[in-house]
Amino acid sequence: MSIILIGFMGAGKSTIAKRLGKEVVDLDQLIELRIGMPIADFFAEFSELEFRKVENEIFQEVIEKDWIIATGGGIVENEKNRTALAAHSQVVYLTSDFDTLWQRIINDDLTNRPLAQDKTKAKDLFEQRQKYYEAVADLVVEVAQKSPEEIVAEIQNKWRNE
Ligand SMILES: Nc1ncnc2c1ncn2[C@@H]1O[C@H](COP(=O)(O)OP(=O)(O)OP(=O)(O)O)[C@@H](O)[C@H]1O
Ligand SMILES: O=C(O)C1=C[C@@H](O)[C@@H](O)[C@H](O)C1
Ligand SMILES: [Mg+2]
Repeated sequence: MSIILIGFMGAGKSTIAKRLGKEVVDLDQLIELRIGMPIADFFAEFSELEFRKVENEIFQEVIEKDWIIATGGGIVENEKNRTALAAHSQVVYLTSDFDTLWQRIINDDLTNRPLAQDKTKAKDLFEQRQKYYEAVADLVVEVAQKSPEEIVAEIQNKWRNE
């Protein structure tokens, strides 16, 4: 069964997924391939609502496969995605305090994350989403102050012992 990584922007979903296994899909990358443009451009041209529809379609496709899935930070915005995540039994929530995530986000290329253009708005989103991430998670991993190797080991340890 696939392992699905969820969590806010900057939590390390893409980074950790790549280290967890060979068959990895990064939902944001797959979406960009399908829409033929950067996600930020799609937001500007078509709206967030249209993005959420595409994200849901592609997520439903990949959840059927036995892959490691790095989701986008907003996967829990869509109720259908929340239902699918709740029904799945290997969902890992990478969690952290907001300031650590914000520091990582601003160290990256800011133009890649349309919903991280303003710190106050991003913090509001972060707070609104906590309950959704927590509700669907089978494993919660605190990621601040940990190396990717430590996080990967924690996840592998959990599924190995079951
Ligand atoms: N454990 C970690 N310690 C330090 N830096 C990290 C760690 N994990 C990821 N990073 C760095 O934080 C940044 C964000 O990581 P990443 O892109 O993997 O996050 P994400 O959860 O996939 O974000 P998004 O939801 O926007 O796709 C990257 O620059 C990455 O190198
Ligand atoms: O947190 C979000 O809503 C998003 C996070 C990114 O991974 C992308 O999926 C997109 O920029 C939206
Ligand atoms: Mg990512």
